[in-house]
Amino acid sequence: MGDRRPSVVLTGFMGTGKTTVGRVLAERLGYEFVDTDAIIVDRHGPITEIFAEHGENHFRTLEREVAAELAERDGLVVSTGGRMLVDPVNADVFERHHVVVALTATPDTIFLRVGGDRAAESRPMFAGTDVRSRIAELLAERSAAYARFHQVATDDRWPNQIADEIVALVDHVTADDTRRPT
Ligand SMILES: Nc1ncnc2c1ncn2[C@@H]1O[C@H](COP(=O)(O)OP(=O)(O)O)[C@@H](O)[C@H]1O
Ligand SMILES: O=C(O)C1=C[C@@H](OP(=O)(O)O)[C@@H](O)[C@H](O)C1
Ligand SMILES: [Mg+2]
Repeated sequence: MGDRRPSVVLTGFMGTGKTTVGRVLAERLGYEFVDTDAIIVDRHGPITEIFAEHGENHFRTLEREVAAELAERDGLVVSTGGRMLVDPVNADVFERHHVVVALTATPDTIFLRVGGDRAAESRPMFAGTDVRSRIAELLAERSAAYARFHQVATDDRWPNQIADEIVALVDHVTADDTRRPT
């Protein structure tokens, strides 16, 4: 990858810690931190309102716009929303020039980290559902999509330990790339 500083893009299910770990990782690497949900909220208002007023598909369109825009830039740590890279268009756009890492966690950890049963009121993907069943259902739908990326487990580990593992992984992956003939 020469003198480029490919961005590091974090994906994974809600509650795997993308936003939390992304901040620590950006600090470690000296990269700018961006969170795709925060960008969408800045531009278009709260995610719950986007879902309520315009529907999920509209939110997914906004995600595609942000993915295309951020993929043009290097030297970022990009924490994505949990479904952004399940969309193969977004996955391709980032994988072309950047390193994508999927954070993983067990359903029990995810349940606790999304706020337990209260997620049915606070998060649009859980609105009015049984949160544990919905986590199982969405994981079943999405796991194959996350599996295409490098995986880092987050259960029972602090964000700084997870960030350290990602730094080592990124070093390894980018070193491999510079050895590859162009
Ligand atoms: N490694 C971790 N250990 C303990 N709690 C964590 C960890 N990573 C994230 N959390 C907590 O879980 C919740 C969801 O984290 P967040 O970073 O918003 O996840 P995501 O962006 O993947 O949805 C937050 O309350 C956060 O403090
Ligand atoms: O997985 C999803 O469908 C979503 C995950 C959220 O981001 P986090 O994964 O950062 O919580 C946010 O983009 C939106 O509520 C939808
Ligand atoms: Mg997040």
